[in-house]
Amino acid sequence: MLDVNGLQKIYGGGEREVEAVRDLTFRLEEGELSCLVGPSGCGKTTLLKCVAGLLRPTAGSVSLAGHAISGPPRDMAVVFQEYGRSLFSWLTVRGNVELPLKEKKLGKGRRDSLVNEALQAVGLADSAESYPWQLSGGMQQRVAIARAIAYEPRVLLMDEPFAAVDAQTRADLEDLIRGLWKRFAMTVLFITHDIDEAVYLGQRVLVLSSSPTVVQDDIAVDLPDERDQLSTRSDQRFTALRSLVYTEIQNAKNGPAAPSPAAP
Ligand SMILES: Nc1ncnc2c1ncn2[C@@H]1O[C@H](COP(=O)(O)OP(=O)(O)OP(=O)(O)O)[C@@H](O)[C@H]1O
Repeated sequence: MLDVNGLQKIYGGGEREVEAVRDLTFRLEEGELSCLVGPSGCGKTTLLKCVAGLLRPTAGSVSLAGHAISGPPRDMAVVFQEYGRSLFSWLTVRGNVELPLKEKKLGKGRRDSLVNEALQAVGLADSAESYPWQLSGGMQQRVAIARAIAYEPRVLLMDEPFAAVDAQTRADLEDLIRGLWKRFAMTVLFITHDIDEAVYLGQRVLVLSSSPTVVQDDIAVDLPDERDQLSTRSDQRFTALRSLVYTEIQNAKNGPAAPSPAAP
């Protein structure tokens, strides 16, 4: 579904050149939920912007279902960390979720049913007529998630979406994402700096090296598909996977960038 091949991104030019991403190669199969972790500043957001068609790579390519991405693709939605800045304060919750569907030129009936289904799915059906500033941080992020899923994307990109909410809300939102992923059969690429979150959510964890970035490791999360905040996180296998990801990130920080492994 998503094919990232030899991706390189260099910002600026001359003496101010920054090579944020050196050589990234990985592939996401249709319907997969993969998490991406790496040291701070390693280029996670740069990668996401290249995948979302918001930044042009210096070299390499990104393709979605076999088509090269050269601008924001129609089949993709993105949820950013800063929900406060991604929602329009002068539009109601319903208005925010509906806006991209108007851009998509969907008729009123279809828009209403998608908005209602998405708000129901994130537990905000009763807040449709509220404004974002009348909601808690966790509720605002659920509006951003509802807006993304109402768009019916084949691929959902999430860039540290729960970094700004409290721990309890974060756990609820993690479970919400796994539920929505199963229900709407999307391919999800979830960027996080939280190792536990990556292991809890993903079927796979891609570990990035320090900048200039390559894929340091690609770890299959062989935990049962049914996950639960208490039992999954106390599972011995969860602890072992978490240690493995942690060790890889330490290696990524301390050691030289490893060559990019072949895509699975
Ligand atoms: N517009 C830009 N111009 C120049 N350099 C940039 C720009 N955006 C990012 N960089 C640099 O590219 C590198 C990667 O930044 P990026 O934000 O992609 O990392 P990140 O892994 O998402 O960081 P964090 O984990 O701290 O959110 C950093 O060295 C950063 O300073």
